[in-house]
Amino acid sequence: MTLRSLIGNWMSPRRATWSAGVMFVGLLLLVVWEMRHFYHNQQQQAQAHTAANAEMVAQWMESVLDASRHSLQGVAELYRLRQNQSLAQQDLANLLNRRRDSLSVWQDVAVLLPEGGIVAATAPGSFSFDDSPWLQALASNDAGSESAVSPLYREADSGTPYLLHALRIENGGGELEALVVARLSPGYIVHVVNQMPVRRGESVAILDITARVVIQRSDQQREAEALRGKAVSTEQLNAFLDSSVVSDSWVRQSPLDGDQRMFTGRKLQAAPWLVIVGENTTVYLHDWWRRFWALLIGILLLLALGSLTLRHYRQLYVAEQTLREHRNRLSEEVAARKEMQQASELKAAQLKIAALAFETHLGMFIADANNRIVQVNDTFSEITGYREEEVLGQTPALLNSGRHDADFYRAMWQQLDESGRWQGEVWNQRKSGEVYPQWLTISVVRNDAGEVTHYVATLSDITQRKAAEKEIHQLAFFDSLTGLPNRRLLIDRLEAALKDTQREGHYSAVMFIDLDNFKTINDSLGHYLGDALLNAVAARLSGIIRDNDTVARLGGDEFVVMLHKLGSNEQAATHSAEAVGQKLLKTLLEPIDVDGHMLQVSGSIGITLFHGEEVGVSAILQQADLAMYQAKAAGRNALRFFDPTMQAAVIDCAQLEADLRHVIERQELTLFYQTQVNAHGDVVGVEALVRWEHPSRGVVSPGVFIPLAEESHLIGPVGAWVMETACEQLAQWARDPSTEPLSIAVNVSPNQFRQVGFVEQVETVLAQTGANPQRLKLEVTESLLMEDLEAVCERMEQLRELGVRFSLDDFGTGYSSLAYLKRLPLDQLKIDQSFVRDVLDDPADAAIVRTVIALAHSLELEVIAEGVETQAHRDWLYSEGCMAYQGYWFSRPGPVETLSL
Ligand SMILES: Nc1nc2c(ncn2[C@@H]2O[C@@H]3COP(=O)(O)O[C@H]4[C@@H](O)[C@H](n5cnc6c(=O)[nH]c(N)nc65)O[C@@H]4COP(=O)(O)O[C@H]3[C@H]2O)c(=O)[nH]1
Repeated sequence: MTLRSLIGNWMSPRRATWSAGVMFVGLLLLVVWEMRHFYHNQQQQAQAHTAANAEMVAQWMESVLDASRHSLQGVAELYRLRQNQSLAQQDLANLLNRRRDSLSVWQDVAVLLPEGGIVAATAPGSFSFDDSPWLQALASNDAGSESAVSPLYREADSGTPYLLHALRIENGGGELEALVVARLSPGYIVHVVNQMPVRRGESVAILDITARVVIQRSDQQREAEALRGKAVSTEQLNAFLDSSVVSDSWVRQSPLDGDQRMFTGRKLQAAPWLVIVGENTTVYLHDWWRRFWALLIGILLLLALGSLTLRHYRQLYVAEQTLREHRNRLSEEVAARKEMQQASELKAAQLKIAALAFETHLGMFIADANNRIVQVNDTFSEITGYREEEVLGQTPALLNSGRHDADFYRAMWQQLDESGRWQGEVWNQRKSGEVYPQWLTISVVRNDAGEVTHYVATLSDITQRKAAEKEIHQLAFFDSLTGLPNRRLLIDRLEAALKDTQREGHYSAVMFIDLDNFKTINDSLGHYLGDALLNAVAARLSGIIRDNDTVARLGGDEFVVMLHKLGSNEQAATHSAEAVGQKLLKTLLEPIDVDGHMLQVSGSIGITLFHGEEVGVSAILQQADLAMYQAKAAGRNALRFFDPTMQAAVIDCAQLEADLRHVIERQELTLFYQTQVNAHGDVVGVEALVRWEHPSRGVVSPGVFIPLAEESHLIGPVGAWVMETACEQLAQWARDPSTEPLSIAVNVSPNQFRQVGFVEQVETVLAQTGANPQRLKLEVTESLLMEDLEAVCERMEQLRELGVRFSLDDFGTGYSSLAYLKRLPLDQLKIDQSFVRDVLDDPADAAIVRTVIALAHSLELEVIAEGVETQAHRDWLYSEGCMAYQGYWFSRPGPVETLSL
C-alpha cells in the first residue's frame, strides 16, 4: 500500500501507526524466528563438529591405551615365564626394555610385587609401589578391574607430569601376584595431539579422572605446559562425569582461557579419561552474528524509515484533513454563494420575465383596489392612444365607448367578485374617439387576508382579428365572385326556414335557376366576360327579391332563390312563387351590357314549395333541381314546379345506374346491327347498336342507359365491350369474301373518346381480334368537338393512322361549324334522323339536309342519312345527292343472325 493510497483512503495516523507497528512486529518475529533457527543450526553444526573431533581423539586415545594394555599383558606373560623359570631375570629386564622402546607411549615399565619388591624394571628407581596410593588401591583391587590408568602425577622433585598404566597379575586363586606398571609419557600424547589440525577457535583437551588437564591445545596456543595438571572442574563437566552418558555437549566459558566455547566431552572406555573438544562460539556463530547485525541494521533502518514515513504521513494527513476541512468549508461557501447567486438570478429572471411579460404585445394595466389605474405598459398606450401619465389615477371607465349598457358592467363586476376573473369582448374608445373591439381579461389580486389589492387587466386590439373573422366568414359563406350567399349559407338559411315553416305553418319556396346559354357565351367570349355576366345576373336577381329572401349562387351559372313566408295557403303561395319566378325570367331576358357587349341570357327555373313536411334541406334542393331540368327539357326561358312523379323518375334512374354497374359481369349486353345500304340497295355496312337486356325491365334502350353510363363514368367498360364485340364480328366477316367488304360503324360517346388510353385500347382490340381497321368506322358526335378541339383532332389523327375511319353523327343538331369540319380528319357526315323524319313536309329540315349534303360534297366527304323510314325518304335523299341510307325502310336493328346481308 503506497503512502498516496493510504492518504487517498484517508487512514488515520493512529491506524496507520498501528498497521505499520503490527507489520514491523510481524517482520521482527519472522527475523527472530529465522535467527533463532539459524542459531540452532550453527550450534548444531558446531556440536556435530566438536563431537566428531572428540570422537576422533577418543578413538585415538583408546587405540593408544589398547596398545599399552596389550603390551602390559605381554609383560605379564613374560613375568609368568620368569616365574616358571622359563625366563631369566636378565632376559626379563631386557625384554622390558625392548617393549618400552617399541611402544612410544611408554616412558618406562616395571613389574612390581605387592609386598614392595621390583621384579624387573626399565628404570628401577622410577617406580615405587608405596609411593602411589593409586597402585595400592589397584593392588587391593578396589578399582574392580584388571587394568587401570592413573591420574596425572607429578614427580616430586622435577614436577614432571606422568601417568601410570597398570595391570594386575593374579594367580589361579585370583590373588594378586604382581603388578605390571607402565609409566606413560604425556609428551607422546602431546606430540600426537599436536599433529592434529586445529582450526580457528577450536580447542582439544584430555582430562584425567580427576578432571585435571592431561593435555590441552587450542588454535591460539599450542600445548600449554602450564596448564597441564590444572583442575578444570566445572558444573557442566561434573554433571557429565556423574552421568552415565558417553558423550555430551555444553556451552560455557573455558576455565582455561576464558573463551566462550561449545564443548563436547567424550568418555574413554579404556581409561577414566575424558576428551574435551571445544569450538569458540565467536567463530562458529560468526555467520550468525554477521547476519544478526545485518538484519539488526536493516530493521533499524526500516524502523527509522517507517518512523519517518509515519511522521510524514501524519503531517500529510493533518495537512489533508485541514485541506479537506477548508475544501468542505469552501464548497459549503461556494454552494451557499451559488444558491444565493441562483436565487438572485432567479429573482432577476423573474423580474425580467415579469417586466417582459408586462411589456408584451398585450396591453396591460394595473388598477388598485379602488379601480384607479396605477400602471400601464407601452402596448396599452399604443392601443388606447393614452400615455401613462394621462391615465394614472383614472378609472378604466375613461375607455368606455358607450356601446355597453350598465347591465354589461354589472355582470362583469359580479363575475370578478365571484371567480376573481373575467374575460370577454369589449368595445372601447381610443383617445382619438375611434371605437374598436378588444379582448379584455381582468384578474383580481388578493392579499393573504383575502382583500382585493389590485386588478390586473390585459387587453388586445381585435379589430384585425374581427376583420379576418369577417373575411373568413365571407369566404366560407359567400360566393367570392358575386358576393351572394354560397351553398353553405343557403343550406343554413334553408334549415332555419324549414324550422320556421314547421313552427309557423306557412309556405316557403326554393327556386333553382340555370342560365340557358351561359356556357356558350362563356366559351365564346371568355371567362372574364362570363364572370361579368354572372355578376350582372346576380345583381338583377338580388334587385328583384325582398330583403328577407335569399339569392345564392351554387357555382357556375346555377343560382337559387329562397322565398320566405309565402303564407299558409298553398295555392296563394304557389301563385306568389310563380309570380316571382316569372319576374326573374323576365329580368333575365333583358339584354345586359357587359363591357360594351350587349348580351342576352335566358333562364330555366325549377320551383318547389315546402311547408314543414318531413323533408330535409337536400331533398328540397333536389326537388327544385329536378323541376329546373323539367323546365330546361320544356325549352328555354321556362319555369316548372316540382312534380312528385319526377322524384320517382330520379329514384328509378338511380336504380338503373346501380344495375348498370354489373352489366358486364352479368353479361346483359348484346350488340344489334342495323344495315347501311348504297344507292343500289346493296348493304355496304352496319351500325352497331348496343342493347341492355335487363332481367326485370326487359330491353333498355341505349338512348336511356348510354347517357347514364356517361354520367356515372361507366361508359368505359360498356364502350370497350361494344368495340371488342364489333371487331370480333368484323374479323369473323373478314373470313368470308361475301361479308369481307362490310364495315361496322361503332358509336363512341364523348367521354369514352376522351378517356386516357382510348387510342391504345382501339389498337389493342384490333390487334387482338385481327379486325381490318379500314372496316371500322367510329361515329362521333358534334358535342365531342365542343371542348379542346386540338386534343380531339390529335387523337383522331392517331386513330386515322391505324386505318380507322370517322363518321360525324347527328350532324346539324348542335353548333355545327364549318371551321372544325374542315380541320377534322372525317370520312363521313351522317344526317340526323330528326331532319330526315320531316324532310318531305318541313322545308326548313329539307333545307338543312340539302345544305349538309352539299357541304359533304364540297368537303369531299361521304354522306349518309339515318332514320330513312320510307321509299319517299330514300328517293328524296337520292334526288338530293345522298347515296347512302340507314333506316327502318331497309332494316330494323337486330342480332347479327337476323341480318340479310
Ligand atoms: N325512328 C327511327 N329510328 C331509327 C331508324 N333507323 C334507326 N333508328 C334508330 O336510330 C338510332 C340511330 O343511332 P344513333 O343516332 O347513333 O343513336 C344512338 C347512339 O347515339 C346511341 N347508341 C346506340 N348504341 C350505342 C353504342 O354502342 N355506343 C354508344 N356510345 N352509343 C350508342 O344510342 C342512340 C340510340 O340508339 P338506338 O335506340 O339503337 O336507336 C338507333 C336506331 O335504332 C328509323 O328509320 N326511324
